[in-house]
Amino acid sequence: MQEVLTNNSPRLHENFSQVVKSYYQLTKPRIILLLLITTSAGMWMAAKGEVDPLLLVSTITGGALASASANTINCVYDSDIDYIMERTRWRPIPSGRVKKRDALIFAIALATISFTLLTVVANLLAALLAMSGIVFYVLIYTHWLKRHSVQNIVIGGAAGAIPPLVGWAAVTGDLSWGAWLLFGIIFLWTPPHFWALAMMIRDEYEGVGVPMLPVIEGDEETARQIWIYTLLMLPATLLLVYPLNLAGGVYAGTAIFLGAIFAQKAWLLLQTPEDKNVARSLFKYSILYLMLLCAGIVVDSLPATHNFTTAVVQNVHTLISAVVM
Ligand code: HEM
Ligand SMILES: CC(C)=CCC/C(C)=C/CC/C(C)=C/COP(=O)(O)OP(=O)(O)O
Repeated sequence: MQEVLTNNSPRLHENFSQVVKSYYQLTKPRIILLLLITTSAGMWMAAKGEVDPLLLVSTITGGALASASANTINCVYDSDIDYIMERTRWRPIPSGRVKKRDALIFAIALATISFTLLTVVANLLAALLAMSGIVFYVLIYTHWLKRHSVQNIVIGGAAGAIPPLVGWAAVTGDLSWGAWLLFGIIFLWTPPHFWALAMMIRDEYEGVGVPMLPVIEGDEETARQIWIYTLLMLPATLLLVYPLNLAGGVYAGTAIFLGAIFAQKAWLLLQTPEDKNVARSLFKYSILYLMLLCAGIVVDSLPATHNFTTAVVQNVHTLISAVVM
């Protein structure tokens, strides 16, 4: 008996960690990380750099649980096409590691905990926004648009732009222009982010009949539309500085520098739309871009940054006055 237990326990442990790993994979954790970074940017900007740590941790946790729920339901709904596509065949449902029914129960549990946590620690608006993110992503994008419209990710992309609204609402209890501008920036960022990837794996989408833009309109038109969205997104990032006056010089410098690289990559893709390496480079950069832009928002919003830039401006002003006198 002793021997049986000793032999079985490592396997039991191994099985348990495999199950945990499978459920973790269902939530698409790497995407959640960036969604949380945008949530945090919304919180720091709304709180002008002074966020209550308990509220920050709870909102991030609630947001992560809501996004995990949305991604899990997407995995359940799309398991038929995920089974066919090379990129997604290994996912827990198509590979037979998790049953659809169990995944759905898991998703409902995640959404329930998220709603409760956000309502109790933040407020009802933040909780309702997080739930609307799940509903929008599942019903509007996954169910309605993904397989039926070439504009699927343009309209569906609104779901991915909701997290900063959750963050903002958690801090202030309402949504002001700043919150909607962050929403707009991510809304405009999504087409270049996703279409660059879709250009790389166009054949896979074509194989499963998903009407992504490169499948329907080809690489040249996709590169043209990526360029248009890039040209709309870059000035939008600066509206936070003027006229909204919600961000200062540190953010402005970051947005201009990062935006110039974004524009350069999108321009190169416009010149060479067939080159998958250029598309890959833009896709990867789009992720780094949004991370660093959000980092710029956070750093810019800190009171220490504000004091530092004010001191620099005052010293430069004094120096110029002394030279001119
Ligand atoms: C409708 C909107 C969007 C679509 C259709 C889309 C689609 C995709 C796809 C298909 C991938 C590849 C995932 C994989 O290989 O398994 C991806 C990667 C990624 N997406 Fe998006 N995305 C969207 C919006 C967003 C948003 C709003 C964010 C975060 C703010 C985001 C963050 C990421 C990240 C971080 C990755 C890289 C994940 C990794 O390293 O594997 N995406 N996206
Ligand atoms: C506030 C809140 C909870 C918002 C939800 C935001 C959310 C989960 C956005 C996800 C965006 C995304 C990665 C779409 C890809 O879906 P896909 O089906 O095209 O990707 P796939 O082909 O990799 O499955």
